[in-house]
Amino acid sequence: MRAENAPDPDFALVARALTKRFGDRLALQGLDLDVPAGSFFGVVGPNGAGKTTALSMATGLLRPDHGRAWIHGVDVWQRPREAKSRVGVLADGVRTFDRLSGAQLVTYAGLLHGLDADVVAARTADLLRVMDLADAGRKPVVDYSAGMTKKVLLAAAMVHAPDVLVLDEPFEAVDPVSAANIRDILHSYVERGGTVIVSSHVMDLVQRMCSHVAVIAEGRLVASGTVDEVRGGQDLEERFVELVGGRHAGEGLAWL
Ligand SMILES: Nc1ncnc2c1ncn2[C@@H]1O[C@H](COP(=O)(O)OP(=O)(O)OP(=O)(O)O)[C@@H](O)[C@H]1O
Repeated sequence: MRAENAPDPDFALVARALTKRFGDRLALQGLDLDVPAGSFFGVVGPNGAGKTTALSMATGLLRPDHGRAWIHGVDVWQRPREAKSRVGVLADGVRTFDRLSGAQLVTYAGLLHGLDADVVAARTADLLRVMDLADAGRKPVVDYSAGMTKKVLLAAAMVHAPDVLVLDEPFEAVDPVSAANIRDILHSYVERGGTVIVSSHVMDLVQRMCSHVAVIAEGRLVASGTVDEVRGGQDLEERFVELVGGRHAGEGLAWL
């Protein structure tokens, strides 16, 4: 199905021909992506493959050189306010307002989305509680650990109850108990009809957690489908190495 003109709103995210160049480096080359609504969708690829670039362009954070993206049929670059009201984004490595406390940061995100102050207050308390940040919520985010920062940014991404969550490396630096709690939150969000798109390097996690997966290598989509379709009876990790190559068997560090 091509969706240049009329993307199916039943797809949580549709991207067509997304392309981005940084100087002489082509970071993304004509990426097409179809994320079904209600899926738990993993995006995987080697370092520098273009995952962050793709997700940033698909969510309105980075302007593509070429190509388009739609969130539930809403064009991200032509109707950005509407598209952004339907998506919550946890970006990788962007600066945040870290002089605010955790509670202030989540509150600020909610108010920016135009929610009533009492709704924001109730949701902020709920989110900080489920993220195990109820006490830390009073501290400035600059004093948080990397994992606590991830969790508070995830809370900020969820406060407006979006239809789609796009999370770049949400489990990086997060302790195993918090990661399990976050997975539970995301699974129940999907069960209630939400869509989660998550980039990760941990194949085992993607295989267990996701219903669908896309593999990106060198700025191109090399496989996409249900996890079972993509792994084709192998471990996702084995299949991933087969798809993207790059193993250096036999080229050891002889001097070591
Ligand atoms: N702002 C930028 N300026 C210049 N080059 C960039 C910029 N952002 C990304 N790149 C380059 O684009 C390519 C894709 O980067 P991107 O961050 O999208 O990869 P990634 O798949 O998310 O990688 P990782 O798994 O390491 O996070 C890389 O070669 C990177 O060096």
